[in-house]
Amino acid sequence: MKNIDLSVVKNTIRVRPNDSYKGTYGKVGLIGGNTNFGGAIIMATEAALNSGAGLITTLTDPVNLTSLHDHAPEAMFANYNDDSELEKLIPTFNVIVIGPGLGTNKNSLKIISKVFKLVNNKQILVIDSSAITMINQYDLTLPDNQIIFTPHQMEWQRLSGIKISDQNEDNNMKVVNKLDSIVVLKSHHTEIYNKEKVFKNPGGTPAQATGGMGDTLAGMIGGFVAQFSNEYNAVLSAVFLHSAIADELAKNQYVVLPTHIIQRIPEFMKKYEKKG
Ligand SMILES: NC(=O)C1=CN([C@@H]2O[C@H](COP(=O)(O)OP(=O)(O)OC[C@H]3O[C@@H](n4cnc5c(N)ncnc54)[C@H](O)[C@@H]3O)[C@@H](O)[C@H]2O)[C@@H](O)CC1
Ligand SMILES: Nc1ncnc2c1ncn2[C@@H]1O[C@H](COP(=O)(O)OP(=O)(O)O)[C@@H](O)[C@H]1O
Ligand SMILES: [Mg+2]
Repeated sequence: MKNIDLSVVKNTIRVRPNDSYKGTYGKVGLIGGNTNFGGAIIMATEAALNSGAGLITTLTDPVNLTSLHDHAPEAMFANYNDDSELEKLIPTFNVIVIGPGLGTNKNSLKIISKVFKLVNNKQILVIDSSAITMINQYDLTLPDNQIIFTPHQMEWQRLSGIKISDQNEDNNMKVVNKLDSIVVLKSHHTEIYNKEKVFKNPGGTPAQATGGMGDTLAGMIGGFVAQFSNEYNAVLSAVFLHSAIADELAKNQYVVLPTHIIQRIPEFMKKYEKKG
């Protein structure tokens, strides 16, 4: 299995055209954050914003509104329990990130089912955390979209049926082929699959083993695929940068928090934007 190479990142992050505007950089909807896990969708939102997505709407429980706007006033808000809001907004997004902090109860199921019904097949879906767990738990039918799954090993076990101890390239690839999707299998060395290939992330540190680290990555991936045309390379670049920032910070920090990484994304993207 090949390692992700910095050249992919450098060829993916383009210099912004002078005549571009917010609409050039994609409309991202992030769905999640129940009454217990508001922080998850707020971190995903901040990560997508700092990755450069043009317009962001966070669909979450209203209890999170004040905190969301305190952290990310750039993001718009909608109540994910309001069906008419979902019906109005879901068709307007280029990319939808669903799952961070969504939970797995009956209300979470109602929301994911509604979203899966409302999406159109031009939209890219990033399916993370609770949303992955619910696919197996409630036997959900996946919509006919380009899907990027971002499971950790236990979530991959639930989605694929492959036990963590049996998760290897051959076994994983068989399921990825059936899913016909991109799968970001997160661990201390994250692997990124599509039907044709798999790359391993060479970076990452135990300093980043903190709740919210994957929620942050899901937001970054949403922001990257909203802007950069080759989806697989955009995903590779987001995964690489997420841990490259952590590795850099870990030189001087015992722990690296998701919010530390989020603050450094624009600086690292500038460092690696495509020159010439
Ligand atoms: N601040 C917040 O609001 C946070 C909310 N979170 C949300 O909490 C919900 C539950 O997600 P969790 O992932 O905590 O719970 P899960 O129950 O989905 O997964 C955790 C279980 O998986 C096992 N596991 C095995 N290999 C693992 C690996 N490589 N990485 C992680 N776990 C592994 C763990 O031992 C544990 O039993 C999600 O909606 C998530 O988005 C978490 O992300 C934590 C932070
Ligand atoms: N020891 C480690 N080395 C490298 N990366 C790690 C390590 N532990 C966790 N990570 C990274 O942190 C993230 C954890 O994702 P996840 O478990 O979904 O977090 P959460 O759901 O709490 O946001 C993944 O990107 C994973 O690669
Ligand atoms: Mg997670």
